[in-house]
Amino acid sequence: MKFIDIKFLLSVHKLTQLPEATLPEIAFAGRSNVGKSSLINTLVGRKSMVKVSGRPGKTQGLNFFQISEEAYLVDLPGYGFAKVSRGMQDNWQTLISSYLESRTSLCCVVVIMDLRHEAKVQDTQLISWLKQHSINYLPVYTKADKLSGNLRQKNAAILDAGHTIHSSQRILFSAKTGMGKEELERALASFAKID
Ligand SMILES: Nc1nc2c(ncn2[C@@H]2O[C@H](COP(=O)(O)OP(=O)(O)OP(=O)(O)O)[C@@H](O)[C@H]2O)c(=O)[nH]1
Ligand SMILES: [Mg+2]
Repeated sequence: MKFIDIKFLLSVHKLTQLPEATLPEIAFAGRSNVGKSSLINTLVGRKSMVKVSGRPGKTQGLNFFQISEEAYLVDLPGYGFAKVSRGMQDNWQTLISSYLESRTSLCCVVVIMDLRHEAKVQDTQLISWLKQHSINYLPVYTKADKLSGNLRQKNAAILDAGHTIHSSQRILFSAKTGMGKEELERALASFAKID
């Protein structure tokens, strides 16, 4: 799948606003500030298709992007952002989980984690929730450029163990260098069953 001819479609704040489920859909989830929007920008080869920020909590709502007539990409708001009120966090959680549970065209959730951090409880919870709901997921360890080769492998192995992920199931990625981009494109095309 070539991530060209991409356009922003809409930002969804309640389920009634969802576009018709006519195209295969790939959602991008992860903790706040982990690099979800940057990863999408790298995939689509545009520096600022999706807004990126130094401040966590930049992405609000479910942001839909359409790739030609082939697929939808959905940039999800990050979880675990302490500065957002509890009530707002609960709203997000409810919206995201009901979206993930009910979306018939959803073919994969890319679960993005920071390669430098140890396994985080919220990521473990999301992965086991996705497993329970039989939703396909693809773990991606990002910000790989921030570590040297040796540390990269060491940290990846720690995350694998923490989340019970086999090394062949996940992708090491960097939005800065483009590392892992082609591998990710191939994996997503296979989930979406398109070339
Ligand atoms: N060095 C490096 N920095 C990155 C990478 N990916 C993201 N960043 C930086 O991390 C910060 C957060 O990136 P975003 O893409 O906005 O993260 P997000 O997960 O979309 O954040 P929210 O929308 O707030 O949940 C920005 O300063 C990015 O430039 C990467 O692979 N390498
Ligand atoms: Mg974002």
